[in-house]
Amino acid sequence: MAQCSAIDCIKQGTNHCGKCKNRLYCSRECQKKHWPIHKTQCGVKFPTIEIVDIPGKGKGVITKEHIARGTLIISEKPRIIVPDVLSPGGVKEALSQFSEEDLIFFLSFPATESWNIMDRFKHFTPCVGDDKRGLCETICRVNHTCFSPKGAPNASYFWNVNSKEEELRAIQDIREGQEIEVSYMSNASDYRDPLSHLRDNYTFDCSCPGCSRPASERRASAQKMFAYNKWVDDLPRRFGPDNPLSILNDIEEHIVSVCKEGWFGDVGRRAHDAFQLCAYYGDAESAQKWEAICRDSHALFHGEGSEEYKKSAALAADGRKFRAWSQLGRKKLRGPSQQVLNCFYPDV
Ligand SMILES: C[S@@+](CC[C@H](N)C(=O)[O-])C[C@H]1O[C@@H](n2cnc3c(N)ncnc32)[C@H](O)[C@@H]1O
Repeated sequence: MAQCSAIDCIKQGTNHCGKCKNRLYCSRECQKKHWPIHKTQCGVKFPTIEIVDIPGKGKGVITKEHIARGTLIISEKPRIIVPDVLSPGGVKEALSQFSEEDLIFFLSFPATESWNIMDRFKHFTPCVGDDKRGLCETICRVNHTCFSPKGAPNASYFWNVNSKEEELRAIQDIREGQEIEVSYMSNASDYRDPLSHLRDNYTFDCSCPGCSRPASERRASAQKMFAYNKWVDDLPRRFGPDNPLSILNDIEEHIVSVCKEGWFGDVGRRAHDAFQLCAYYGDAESAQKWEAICRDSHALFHGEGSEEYKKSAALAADGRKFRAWSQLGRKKLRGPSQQVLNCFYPDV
């Protein structure tokens, strides 16, 4: 998490959770200077959200109050859990264990006539841990919007292996009354043409701002994303043979361009690549600056209780813990430019 260096600001302006004493948010200076992370833990109540009818989408979820980026919106135990892979016999068995209310709940999700029960399981029950799928009362009512140059989802979900709950986190500020939306295609590395992917797998025609662009613009975005993913795949092979400073320039350029395409969730991953490069060359200062972005990205998408966050926080605190520290020698590289920081930390 970005820390405010103004001690007074931290002391006076920080709200703490009464139980765990964790920083909730700084309401003063550093809110302007740094990205504040809002936590909703230890009995602090979740923001008020509501399931409502959304024209053209069936049900959806809106917020009744402003939600700040980084807030844990809700953490939910799935109401129904089924095995990930179901044989026809397995489906019958799973269904036989549903109460009547659960069955009505399960059937209340929109499906086309051609879908059988197995299709319904596959579409509406996200993976919840090893070999299982779960259907949550509220989180599974959240609709989709695409990452695109015209906008991005304002929330993201994550399975918390410790609490065994699905979490919904605000990855952007969400205005009172606004719909909460996630992307059903959450990884830039799994990029596929959104319109046909959503039509084939979820049977709806996405009309988000990105999909409403002219076909030529959507094609251009797709080409950029395919080229980006190819570049990501090739990146590790360049560590060692190529000039590290030119690789860093390249990483920065790609961070900026993937953000222009709306995929700011990838900034943390690329920052971790840059961290590794700096760590291979034993540049502790630069490594730390890069990994701080990765750590903050995990805080945003997965929360500070997650293993992902903890591993990254440990590396950000001491890059020498990297398995191949200084393996390529010693070289002073550099930390992220302001342009890269602007991609991840809004209003800084
Ligand atoms: C996980 S459910 C979301 C909740 C659902 N809207 C409901 O009524 O229960 C996924 C389904 O919601 C609908 N949906 C989600 N996002 C949509 C969007 N952007 N436009 C239209 N329909 C959408 C599609 O029917 C999709 O298969």
